[in-house]
Amino acid sequence: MKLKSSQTLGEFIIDKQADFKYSSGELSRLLGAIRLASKVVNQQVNKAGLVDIIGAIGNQNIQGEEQQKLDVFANDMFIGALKNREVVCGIASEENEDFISIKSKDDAHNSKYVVLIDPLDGSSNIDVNVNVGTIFSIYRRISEDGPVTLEDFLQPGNKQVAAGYIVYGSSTMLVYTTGNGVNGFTLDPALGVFYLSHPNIKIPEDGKIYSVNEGNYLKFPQGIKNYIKYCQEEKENRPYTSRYIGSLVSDFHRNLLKGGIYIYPSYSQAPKGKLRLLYECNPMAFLAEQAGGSASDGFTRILDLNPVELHERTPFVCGSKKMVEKVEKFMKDAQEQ
Ligand SMILES: O=P(O)(O)OC[C@H]1O[C@](O)(COP(=O)(O)O)[C@@H](O)[C@@H]1O
Ligand SMILES: [Mg+2]
Ligand SMILES: [Mg+2]
Repeated sequence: MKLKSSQTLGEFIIDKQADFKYSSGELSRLLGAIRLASKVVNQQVNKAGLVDIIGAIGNQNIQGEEQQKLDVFANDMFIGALKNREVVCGIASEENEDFISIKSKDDAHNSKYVVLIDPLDGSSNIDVNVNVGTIFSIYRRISEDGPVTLEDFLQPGNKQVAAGYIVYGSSTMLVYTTGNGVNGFTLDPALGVFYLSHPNIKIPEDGKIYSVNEGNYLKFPQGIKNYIKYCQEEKENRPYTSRYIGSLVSDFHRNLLKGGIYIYPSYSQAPKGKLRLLYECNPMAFLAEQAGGSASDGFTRILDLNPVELHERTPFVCGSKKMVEKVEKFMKDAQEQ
């Protein structure tokens, strides 16, 4: 069987380095560290039932969620790979309350990048063999030098240098952007090499798939309820198809390739919704926009939101441009009523 493309992720990263005039290769090495850690995590995910990596570890993370063993394993792998390669001066993770400041071997803090990461996305699906993922977001630090500060992490999403995710599914894919379009790479498990399989991904402008946890329907804002009813109407090219995997990475990935919308709204018990702005919504919003789609909190562009806390949450509406616009219209109309 002939490979679709023989360009590897490593080669692609180096080729794309030329896009950045003053590139020092640091971002390429950073992406290389993420590539390496994703392969190690992929191996554990693939044999999750065989090794002692299933189930809770017995702690709660800063979100008050039961930490899964694979959450902690993935967290250690990504932080370890980034730290050992001295390609970042700071890391913030869903699994760590505070950000980590990283010194290089000569005790300096001279790396210019900070990384925010959701090491294992879709934790509720780990034990039941459903796709899970990893999400990452990269910024250039804004403080001059010395140890990183909180402000280096609390930058609006429109300042991201790069973002991406890995989906550990029937095949394992790494999808990322550096602000010049979105490209997808599939892992050849036999060789342990990512190959370019989805060049220059464009999300369809409109779609017929909606992803939302309808179990919370009664608690949703009126605008979202009205939109869900709109999706279910027998009219024009509706009803749409409801698909909800329960792993943001997987629901987003399907919609990216086929067209569709993912919604995690606010609801009565969670006025800011569930998803975290810095390491879930900002990176997905950057990818969506780079692929021709869009993302908002129902009113404001996600990438223009100004974060004030490391683990803050936001309502999230993301996917095909026309579908996001429709939701925003329903939200606005409901607010004016
Ligand atoms: O079970 P719910 O409330 O629908 O939430 C599912 C959502 O929560 C998440 O699992 C949150 O991410 P984590 O697993 O990284 O905490 C998303 O991946 C997913 O879309
Ligand atoms: Mg997550
Ligand atoms: Mg997670």
